Amino acid sequence: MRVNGVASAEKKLAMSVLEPQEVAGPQIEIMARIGMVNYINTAPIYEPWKRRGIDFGWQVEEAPPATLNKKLAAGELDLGFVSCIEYGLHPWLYRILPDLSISANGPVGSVFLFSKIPIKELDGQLVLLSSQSDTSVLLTKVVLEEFFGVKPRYVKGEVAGEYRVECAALLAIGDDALRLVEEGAFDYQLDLGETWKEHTGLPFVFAVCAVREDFCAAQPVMLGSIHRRFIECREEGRSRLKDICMIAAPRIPMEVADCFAYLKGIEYDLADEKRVALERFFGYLIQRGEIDPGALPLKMHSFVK
Ligand SMILES: C=C(O[C@@H]1C=C(C(=O)O)C=C[C@H]1O)C(=O)O
Repeated sequence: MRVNGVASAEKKLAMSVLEPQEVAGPQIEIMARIGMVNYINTAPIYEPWKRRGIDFGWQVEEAPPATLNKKLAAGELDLGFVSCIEYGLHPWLYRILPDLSISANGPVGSVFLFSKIPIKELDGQLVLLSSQSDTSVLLTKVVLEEFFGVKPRYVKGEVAGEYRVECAALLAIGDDALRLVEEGAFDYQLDLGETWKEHTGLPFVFAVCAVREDFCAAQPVMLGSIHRRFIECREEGRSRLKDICMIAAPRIPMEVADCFAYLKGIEYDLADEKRVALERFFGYLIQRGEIDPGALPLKMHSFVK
């Protein structure tokens, strides 16, 4: 018994050394590092993609937009959905992939300036800007200063953090904003997609799918496959939106019907009018000295047929 025991213990030891190599098989080489915004607004693309299975060699990183922006700029990601302003700030680093965005043509439902006082009275008051956002932070400044003519003081931070009590208003985006709408804790709320539309007559593009120039050069064929996958998944997501809302709604949590109404309003294309809208937004930012005039014209990637 004892001998057998030792023998089987030895066998186990030998197996435990061998097993990981035997089961791991060949190492998967990561060939594309892709960023996805970790809000439910990407579910209509991301859920169909996960259901099909993420393709071998593609690694997806989920994070809030501001984190993805930094990683893409640092070369820790190759491409992904990032704040459109990330492109505007470093246009020499990227190209924009055609026909993809996260945008809204009117109310967006998840980018709000929540306020304790009327928006027109925010002059000189403290406004907390979500540290998860880069685009909507600048959109807030355009809306307040250019459209409403008020100049508050700004502070960046987490919307649930220390400034929440002190500030007169706060900008929240994505899932945080959806939760604050559910809470109904503020007397005033300004939907920034809606306000932009009222003042410009245009949709607003919150995020683009930006790809690093070095990746475009190194992996043109794979880039084509990734782009096709995004478009296929978006089409599937559109046709299965109700199912997707059943998965996405509990993450807030919100009613499935409200989730459906919300996600129906989010658009994922980059049609001509949206490119015009991006140019208009960047135009405001160039005028304000927030970005360099080199951000225009937009550098779109074109796939060779
Ligand atoms: C519509 C939204 O757009 C988001 C807003 C972003 C920003 O402000 O930088 C970036 C990515 C988008 O996912 C949202 O999150 O609600």
